[in-house]
Amino acid sequence: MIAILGAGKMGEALLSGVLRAGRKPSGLLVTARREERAALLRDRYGVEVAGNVEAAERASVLVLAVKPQDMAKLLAEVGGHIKPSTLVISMAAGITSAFIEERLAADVPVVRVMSNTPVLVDEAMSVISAGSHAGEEHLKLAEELLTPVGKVSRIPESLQDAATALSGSGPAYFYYLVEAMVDAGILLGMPRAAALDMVIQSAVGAAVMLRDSGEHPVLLREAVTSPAGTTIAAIRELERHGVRAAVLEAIEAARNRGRELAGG
Ligand SMILES: NC(=O)C1=CN([C@@H]2O[C@H](COP(=O)(O)OP(=O)(O)OC[C@H]3O[C@@H](n4cnc5c(N)ncnc54)[C@H](O)[C@@H]3O)[C@@H](O)[C@H]2O)C=CC1
Ligand SMILES: O=C(O)[C@@H]1CCC=N1
Repeated sequence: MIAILGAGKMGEALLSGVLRAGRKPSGLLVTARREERAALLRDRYGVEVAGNVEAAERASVLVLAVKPQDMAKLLAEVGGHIKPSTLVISMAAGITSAFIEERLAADVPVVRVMSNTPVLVDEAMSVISAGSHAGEEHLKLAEELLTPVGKVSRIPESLQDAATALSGSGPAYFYYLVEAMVDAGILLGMPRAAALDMVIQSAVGAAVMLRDSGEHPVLLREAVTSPAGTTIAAIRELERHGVRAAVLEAIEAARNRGRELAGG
């Protein structure tokens, strides 16, 4: 039985993904803080809903999908009810495997994962690392669960906060850039719908080229940047405004915020 504790945005996205991948609803159990949320998930997906303690006791794979700030409270509730044979998978930003292990009664294997919202379209980036009682078999189990919803890679846990800043939050940076580009279209007199269409298709085209061409991003950008042309005029402004430095600092700030989260 796979149980998802705190099935909010990410928990539901994972739930829908594993169902799309062919798992039976009868093998899935979810919990939610609010009654109506639990009922909605049961009706929408045909999965069982239960309380946290019951779910923790019955699960062979237990996914913790609450916000980092809610993790200590949740572990205080379920920590004594998780069997050593259960694999615990935490999706929470900033929460270390040690934080979880300290709050469990037994030596339970814990795998920490940082995924992102493209789980919803089977294009997630999920980055996993093993806690101190987790081995190869547990990482494999986590990969089995996550591979149907996107790409999975392993990293040392010391880099998890950096991964959170890069790929966990990553989609938000691209959406932010899209918003700004659409605003630029509006500034130049473009209807909003047309601007959005152009920007989205440019983003999709660029993403597919980045993924499939095998070319370095610098070469792909150079191919767009003609001598004395339009692109270099824009790049000059991006450089003048320190956009590259802003990106470095923004992602470092996200990493630092991740480090703070376990402390509440
Ligand atoms: N939103 C994102 O893009 C990403 C979020 N994450 C991580 O995933 C986790 C979940 O984030 P979201 O899904 O965005 O948050 P969310 O707020 O949508 O979902 C969390 C859910 O947990 C429920 N909950 C809280 N305490 C509970 C308890 N004691 N028992 C049962 N349910 C409880 C809440 O009611 C809520 O529905 C977070 O730890 C976050 O750091 C990771 C990667 C990306
Ligand atoms: O902003 C956050 O804290 C979460 C973690 C990664 C993406 N969203």
